Order: sequence, then structure tokens, then C-alpha cells
Amino acid sequence: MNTPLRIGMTGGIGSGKSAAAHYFAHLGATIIDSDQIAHQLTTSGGLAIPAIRQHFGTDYLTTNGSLDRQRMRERIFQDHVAKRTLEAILHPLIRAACWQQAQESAAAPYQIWVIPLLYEHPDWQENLDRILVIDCDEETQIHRVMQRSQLTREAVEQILRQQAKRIDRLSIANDVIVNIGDFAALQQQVDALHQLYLNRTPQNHHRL
Ligand SMILES: CC(C)(COP(=O)(O)OP(=O)(O)OC[C@H]1O[C@@H](n2cnc3c(N)ncnc32)[C@H](O)[C@@H]1O)[C@@H](O)C(=O)NCCC(=O)NCCS
Ligand SMILES: Nc1ncnc2c1ncn2[C@@H]1O[C@H](COP(=O)(O)OP(=O)(O)OP(=O)(O)O)[C@@H](O)[C@H]1O
Repeated sequence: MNTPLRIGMTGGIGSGKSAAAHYFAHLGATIIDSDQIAHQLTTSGGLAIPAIRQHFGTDYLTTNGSLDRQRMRERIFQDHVAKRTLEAILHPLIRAACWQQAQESAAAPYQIWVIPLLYEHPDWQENLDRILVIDCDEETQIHRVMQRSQLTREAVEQILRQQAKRIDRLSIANDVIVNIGDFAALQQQVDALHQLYLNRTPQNHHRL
């Protein structure tokens, strides 16, 4: 059986990764979503909970034993050491779970790996055939995240400062979706990339 084409999708907070992934899935792609996996690992009984309890204490767990996401978010985006500690706990587990999901869905024509920190952690780029960046201006990101959640402008800006710059992320892209219009404009770009990915295989395209 051929290995499916693996596309790493990345983009800053609120750029539209989930919206694009949702539509790729509708077209038949397999989606491997590192944010979703991180959520599963940190629900009650999740694989990452014992290490989080050990390093951060029970203060960062809710009464039902899952990660207190708000509290952890407030901590890590103003404490670099805590951020690195949480990433050191979660990233190896996320990667293992991504690979497991990828193997379980090997029959799909191509896979979209949603990895927000693909630029910040280049080792994630290994074994990917292409990189797709969901691009949009920071002001749009801020508005979208504020609309979607209870976060203040300052809180979103603080997260943005911890993430790669737009221009750096674009420097690793093979493909770019500019998500500054409406959902129809986003879907049109996904449709075009869907055709491109169906016509590519890992055997006839190498990223490097
Ligand atoms: C800090 C946490 C608990 C906040 O949870 P919350 O539900 O508020 O956010 P959610 O998980 O939906 O993430 C939303 C976005 O935040 C940004 N983000 C998350 N983690 C990080 C990080 N370590 N560095 C920079 N940005 C991050 C991404 O843009 C992500 O898409 C959570 O994001 C987390 O566990 N982060 C560490 C895991 C990680 O590094 N994930 C990225 C996988 S590549
Ligand atoms: N083209 C668009 N038009 C209107 N709203 C959009 C568009 N793209 C995304 N959105 C909305 O903006 C918000 C952020 O989008 P989405 O959740 O897809 O971003 P994300 O990159 O996955 O974010 P995060 O990094 O936080 O996981 C969502 O509420 C989504 O519905």
C-alpha cells in the first residue's frame, strides 16, 4: 500500500486552521489534529495528567481531575519555564498519538496534520511532504479569537507574542491559504488544494 501524502498545516492562533481542516475533512481528507490530541491527553484520566500533577501540582487540575485549561493558559503564556515544562510533557505524547492515528488511517489519499507550532518546533517537520500555512493578519486573528472566547485583547496579544511571526511561518510554506475573507473564500482555496493533493503522491513530490 502507498504511504499517503502528509501535509503539515500550521498557522497562528485564530488563523482558521480548524475551519480549513473541517472543510478538508468534508472533502475526504484524514485530519490529524495535535490540538485535539492535546485535549484528549489532558482530560480526566488522560495520559499526561500524572506528569502534570507531578510538575505543576493539583492546583492546575480541576475537581474532576482534568487540566484546568484557563489556569494553565494564564500561567504558561507569562512564564517561559512553565511553558517549556508543559511542552516537554505533552509534545512527545502528542507526537506518538499523531503517528498512531496516521497509521490507523493509512488508506486515505492524503493526511492533513494540524500542528500550530510547526515553525517553532522544526523537528515536527520531519516526515511531512508539504507544509500548508493558513495566513491572516494579526488584527483579524485577535478579532476572531475574542469573538470565539472570553479572552481579552491583551490576553490574545500575549499569546501572539509567544508564536512565530507571520513572515517566518510563511517562509516554510509550500502552500498558503490567505484566510482574510469569508468562509466561501476559504473553501474555494481548500477546493483548489484538494485537487493538488489528490494529484500528488509522496513518490512524485519531495519537499526538500
Ligand atoms: C495552554 C493550554 C492548556 C490552553 O488551552 P486552551 O483550551 O485555552 O487552548 P487550545 O488548546 O485550544 O489552543 C489554542 C491555541 O493556542 C495556541 N497554543 C497552544 N499551546 C501553545 C504553545 N505551547 N505555544 C504557543 N501557542 C500555543 C495555539 O495557537 C493553539 O491552536 C493548551 O493550549 C495546551 O495544553 N498547550 C500546550 C500543548 C501544545 O503545545 N499544543 C500545541 C501542539 S503543536
Ligand atoms: N473565513 C472566515 N470567515 C469568518 N470566520 C472565520 C473564518 N475562518 C475562521 N473563522 C472563525 O474564526 C475563529 C477562529 O478560527 P479557527 O478556530 O478555525 O482558528 P484556529 O487557527 O483553529 O484557532 P486556534 O489556533 O485557536 O486553534 C472561529 O470562530 C472560526 O469560526
